[in-house]
Amino acid sequence: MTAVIRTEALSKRYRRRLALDDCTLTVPAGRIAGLVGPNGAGKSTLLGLVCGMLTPTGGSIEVLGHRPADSAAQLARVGFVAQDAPVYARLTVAEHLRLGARLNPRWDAALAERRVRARGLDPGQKAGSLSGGQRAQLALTVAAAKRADLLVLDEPVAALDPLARRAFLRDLLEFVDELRVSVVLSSHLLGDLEQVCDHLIVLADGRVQVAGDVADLLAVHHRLTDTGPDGRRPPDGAEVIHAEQTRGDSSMVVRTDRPVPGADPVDLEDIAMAYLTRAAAATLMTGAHR
Ligand SMILES: Nc1ncnc2c1ncn2[C@@H]1O[C@H](COP(=O)(O)OP(=O)(O)OP(=O)(O)O)[C@@H](O)[C@H]1O
Repeated sequence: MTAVIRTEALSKRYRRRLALDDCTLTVPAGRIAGLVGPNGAGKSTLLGLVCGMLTPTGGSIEVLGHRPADSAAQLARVGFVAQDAPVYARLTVAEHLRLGARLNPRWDAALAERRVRARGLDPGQKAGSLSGGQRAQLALTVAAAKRADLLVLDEPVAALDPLARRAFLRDLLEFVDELRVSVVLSSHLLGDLEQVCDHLIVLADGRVQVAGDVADLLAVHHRLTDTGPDGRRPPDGAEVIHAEQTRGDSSMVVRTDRPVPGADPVDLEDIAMAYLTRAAAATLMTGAHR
């Protein structure tokens, strides 16, 4: 399997704070990978390590088969859109494209101009006066026109309203298909990720809670209902990820490779929430501080 990202026991410490801890991951090529986790989980830190803007304090990381930011060629293969889609406020849309062309050896001018037209961006408008959605579109256009092999997007839709978010994600799907680029995308919005991702990484407290292709994760997670004191028990060998009781109803999300007759299917949001809740409970119990 070709991997775009491979980490082994990766960790990152900022002085006394361990932001990423013993993180082992493989993201296969050709995926749109969703990275989810609560505030402070280590998402931006992981993405910073992928782009080579940060260096690990332990373990190893390979991106597209090389150390991140190892060479100019390696830098050209990774496109990054940081949180809040930063742009140069005083430069116009057209000037962003000219700058992109100067800085990127694989710049695709035709693609950039086509996207600007299709998204209704005015080439003469200063980026500082664009709306949040237009800024996100401009940042994505610059990243796409780099013709990178891997796009790293750190919460690209956080500032957008629901309509703009939907348009942005649809657009992302379209051009990922056209350019055959791999994507890692962080977000707090699980419903949004569900629409576009075919790979999921759940991070909490600096640790990977679960990761894998969405189809594989959906196949091995199940919801059992009526699991109260006299109700159903989890099948032998199944791992209980999270159990809950609401107004007399009880249910649990379990993980097992075996079929579970009578279980309800789960969606991506159920899986992510089950692992995030379990991680939050474990932190509360141990009072863990990194
Ligand atoms: N430059 C830094 N110096 C010290 N600590 C840092 C630094 N950057 C991040 N941290 C800490 O590392 C941890 C992980 O931060 P990170 O920004 O990676 O999380 P995140 O999952 O991206 O959070 P959010 O969803 O809030 O953006 C946090 O506890 C944060 O306070």
